[in-house]
Amino acid sequence: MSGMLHIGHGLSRGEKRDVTIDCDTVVVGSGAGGAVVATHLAEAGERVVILEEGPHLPTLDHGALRQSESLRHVWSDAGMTLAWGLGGGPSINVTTGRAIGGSSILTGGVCFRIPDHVLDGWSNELGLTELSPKGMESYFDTVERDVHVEEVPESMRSRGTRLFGEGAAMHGAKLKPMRRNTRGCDGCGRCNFGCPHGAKMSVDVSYLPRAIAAGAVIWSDCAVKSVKMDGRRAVGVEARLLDGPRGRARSRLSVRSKRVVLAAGAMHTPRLLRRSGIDRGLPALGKNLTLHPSFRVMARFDEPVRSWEGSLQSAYVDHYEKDEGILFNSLSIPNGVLAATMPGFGKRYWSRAREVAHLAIFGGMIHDDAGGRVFNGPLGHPILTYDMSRRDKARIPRLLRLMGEFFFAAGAREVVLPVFGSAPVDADGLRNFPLEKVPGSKIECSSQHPLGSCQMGSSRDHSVVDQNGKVWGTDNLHVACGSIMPTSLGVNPQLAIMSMATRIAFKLREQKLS
Ligand SMILES: Cc1cc2nc3c(=O)[nH]c(=O)nc-3n(C[C@H](O)[C@H](O)[C@H](O)COP(=O)(O)OP(=O)(O)OC[C@H]3O[C@@H](n4cnc5c(N)ncnc54)[C@H](O)[C@@H]3O)c2cc1C
Repeated sequence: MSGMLHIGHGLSRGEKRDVTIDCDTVVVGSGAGGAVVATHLAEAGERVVILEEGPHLPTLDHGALRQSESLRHVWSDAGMTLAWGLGGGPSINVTTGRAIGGSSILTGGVCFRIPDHVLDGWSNELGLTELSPKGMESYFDTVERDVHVEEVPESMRSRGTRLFGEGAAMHGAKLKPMRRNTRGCDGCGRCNFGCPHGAKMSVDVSYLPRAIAAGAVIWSDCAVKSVKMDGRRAVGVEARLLDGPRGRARSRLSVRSKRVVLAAGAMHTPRLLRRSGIDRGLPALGKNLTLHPSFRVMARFDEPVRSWEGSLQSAYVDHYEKDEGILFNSLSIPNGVLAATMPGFGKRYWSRAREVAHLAIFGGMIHDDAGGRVFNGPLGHPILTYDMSRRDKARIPRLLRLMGEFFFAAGAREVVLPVFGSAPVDADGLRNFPLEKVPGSKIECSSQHPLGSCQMGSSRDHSVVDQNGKVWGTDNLHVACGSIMPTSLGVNPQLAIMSMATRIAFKLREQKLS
């Protein structure tokens, strides 16, 4: 379906010409948040322009790339962005997408509603009265319908996932079926590098064709530099078309609009606001970044467990989420990538890499406090720092021990912990491993979920946007991406972002444009 997208701009190859266009709403970023807002506004009859810094890679073309090519073409910084660990916490590898469809084209398809206890906190304690479980229900329903959320059948669980579930059950924790935005998934397990069957309903497949059918125009390879303001009013944006050699900026694009919606993701939206001089009087801008710090644990079984079989993410354990802020998600990693991450070198490395079929793998994620900040780096790149709270640091050994114990309960021989330089451990080795004393700098940690750097709240003293996504102190400048999350969620965020964006779009549809 994404082959139907007409994306690009009116300039012929190599042509250099500055362009000015007019529209009702310009949306910056075509990911989970931007695509949703743009679609609903276009379907309401507005003239919508979507500007996206990354390229357009139709889903089937993406799915045909080698994984290393996918990393180079559509992962921001080829997947190498780092949030620098402060205060003894781990540094965290943060990955996002940079393409038409944003990070949504890289997801494992996992869809969670925002848990009720999180929404209760927002509506009762943060003054976001409309964001109660009841208030959000219809938006979840709308998005789940739009992106075809379905339950992953048990038959699509890998043997490794089942074993983790058996071990969890022995600890009284239940493995539950994941819900994902797929249609016709055959469980080939390479979702993160593009779906080769067009079965993942990422926003380039589910929403953007609708936006285009309703008249929206999408410009790919178009980096927005700033929002133009006239007092409190946003009157458009200034962008550069990246159509020069090796994607360098060649021509300028000026958009004059009646409204601006920023949806550039949590790493970029705060920087865009700062570059536009909209940071004065917004002390929370770029702060409160949450990451859902994530860890993976591998386990070797005597029998082959062939973790690559079945859906990439088929099941989860949320038994510890509400009280301890720990969620376990199944995952699968392509064999080549998995083999490359085995510890050791020489003969010892080879003997482990040869046993990839015997390796089960599972992920654990922390429902974190807001320890991160986004700064504007010198070369147009974000600089991220992350000062993990004491509470979250204490959760790391707990999370890793639980995962190891589940695997050993299911019969694993040894477990590979995400501790740099550590050898695999058996059950006794895990018990004696001084995990509580391992310095943060030695722990391998990643994040696919940067959120909250333009937090939604009830006052400009501690937030950046109001309950409707409008930037405090402006009349018509809105934010509708993961950056507006008031707190971290404890679950994968794409459905939450799309639902919040739907809510913002429905509110905007009711406003008269002038
Ligand atoms: C590998 C991976 C796997 C994931 N798996 C899951 C999952 O299974 N389930 C889940 O719920 N979540 C998952 N996520 C997270 C989810 O994809 C993101 O949380 C979500 O897409 C974020 O939406 P967003 O709108 O905030 O930003 P994005 O979707 O990242 O979109 C932002 C877009 O803005 C563009 N942009 C940035 N700056 C500019 C600029 N100056 N001008 C123009 N365009 C700009 C970017 O290029 C990008 O395309 C995953 C993420 C990754 C990276």
